[in-house]
Amino acid sequence: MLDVQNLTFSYAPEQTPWTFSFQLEPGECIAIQGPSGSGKSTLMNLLAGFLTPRSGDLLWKGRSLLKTKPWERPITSVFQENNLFEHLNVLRNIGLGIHPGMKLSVAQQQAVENGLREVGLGGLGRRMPSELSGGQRQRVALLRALLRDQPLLLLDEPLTGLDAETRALLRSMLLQHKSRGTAIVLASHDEEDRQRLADTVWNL
Ligand SMILES: Nc1ncnc2c1ncn2[C@@H]1O[C@H](COP(=O)(O)OP(=O)(O)OP(=O)(O)O)[C@@H](O)[C@H]1O
Repeated sequence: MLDVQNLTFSYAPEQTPWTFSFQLEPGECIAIQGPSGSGKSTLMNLLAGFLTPRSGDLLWKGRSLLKTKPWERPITSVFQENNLFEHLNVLRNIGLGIHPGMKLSVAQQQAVENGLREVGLGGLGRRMPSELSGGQRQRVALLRALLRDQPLLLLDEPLTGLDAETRALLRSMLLQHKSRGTAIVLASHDEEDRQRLADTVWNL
């Protein structure tokens, strides 16, 4: 489904480039492991379309995604920070992720309400991101990603800073989506996240 073919990138011409190659099938999770600065976020940004590779290709179901804008790729990303629109409340942040015009069906509105309750944020829909804790913001970002229901999820340290109970809950939500066919690229320093979620661990 996702075929990363010798995707090379460097921030400056004199820098030794990274070369990334791997494949991912529906329902599969690859965990990217490596020390700080090894290039995990760089890979995520290349897949998401926020960075342009110097060479190689990125195929989705056999078609190149390189010319596809980030928001048109079949991908949802949850990065370490800056995931939410600061000027929109929680409900609008999530709604915008599901439908660009925020025109949600009754069923979708219900799914948002249920999702907020499930991640322990029931009743906080009208809060602004600045009125949430770091862990609450991360839960909103993850819930939005899951409700978007795209076939490929890019998760860069998605569960960092959450307490053990919330971590376990979100992991089980991710596993549910994975079992329904969502493919996941996960960058995590957490051994347990990698063990529970990943089918393959790749060392950078
Ligand atoms: N915009 C940039 N311009 C130049 N160099 C950059 C830029 N962004 C990142 N780098 C460098 O590229 C390298 C890889 O960074 P990256 O953020 O991908 O690492 P990482 O493995 O995700 O690290 P961490 O685990 O700390 O999040 C680092 O040496 C970093 O300093």
